[in-house]
Amino acid sequence: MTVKLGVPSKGRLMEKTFDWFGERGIELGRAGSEREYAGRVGGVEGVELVLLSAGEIPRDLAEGRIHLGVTGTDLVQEKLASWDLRVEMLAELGFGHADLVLAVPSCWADVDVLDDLDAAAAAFRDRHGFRLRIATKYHRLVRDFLRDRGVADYQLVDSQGATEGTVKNETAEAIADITSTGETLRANHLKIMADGLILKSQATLYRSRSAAMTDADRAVLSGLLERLAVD
Ligand SMILES: Nc1ncnc2c1ncn2[C@@H]1O[C@H](COP(=O)(O)OP(=O)(O)OP(=O)(O)O)[C@@H](O)[C@H]1O
Ligand SMILES: O=P(O)(O)OC[C@H]1O[C@H](OP(=O)(O)OP(=O)(O)O)[C@H](O)[C@@H]1O
Repeated sequence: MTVKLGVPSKGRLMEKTFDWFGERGIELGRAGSEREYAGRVGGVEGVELVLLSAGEIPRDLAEGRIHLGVTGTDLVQEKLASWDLRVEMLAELGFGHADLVLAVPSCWADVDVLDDLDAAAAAFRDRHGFRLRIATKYHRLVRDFLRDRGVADYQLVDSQGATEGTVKNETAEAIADITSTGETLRANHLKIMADGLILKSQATLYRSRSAAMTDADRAVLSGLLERLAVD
């Protein structure tokens, strides 16, 4: 067998993950063309690189299909219930920083904190006959966050992309999404609630708690983690 390492298959996360491993003497790269999802590994024996969707890496780790995986903290905590029982966080990699935030229209002058949102949500329901809609793809994280803060009078609507546009399109009144520069929120006339930071995320290296390993794999893994200076 081999030790399987799952890495995002495209974009900034892939490039920066390759750089992070490269700085530690492990050369990762694509095996073929831009569109081929096979990887190659140099500088260490017995490790296989698997290029995967960032959003699928949490489940692949939890189900033991890969031994190690790099993806955002947000995706692991959203996709896996009791994530820390299923994967082990080995190292934060220092890139891919993004905040998951709750945002409302900038023109809602009286709604700045969650208590205001709670009141606005009750008024909204009285006026419109349905609950205030929050668009997001982070259902678990948003529900847990609002439950812990006593906000209940809302409904989630699923949005898998271009989430900030849902308010203008009148399919939601508020959104919860990832932001880094804040430009997308500003361009869509949305403001972050003062106490609306749900999670700070960054690219992180995780280990599966369930992937099967031979003794040889165990030796490869511990050698690799030593090279990466994580344990
Ligand atoms: N604007 C951003 N700045 C920094 N990090 C971001 C930004 N947008 C998303 N991310 C992070 O990148 C990671 C991957 O995001 P996302 O789920 O959007 O992947 P994707 O590019 O759509 O990939 P895939 O569809 O293959 O899963 C997430 O952990 C997310 O936090
Ligand atoms: O704060 P900013 O720097 O403006 O970045 C935020 C945007 O980046 C991400 O979208 P992405 O480009 O990954 O596309 P998506 O909306 O389809 O997920 C995220 O969903 C926001 O829309």
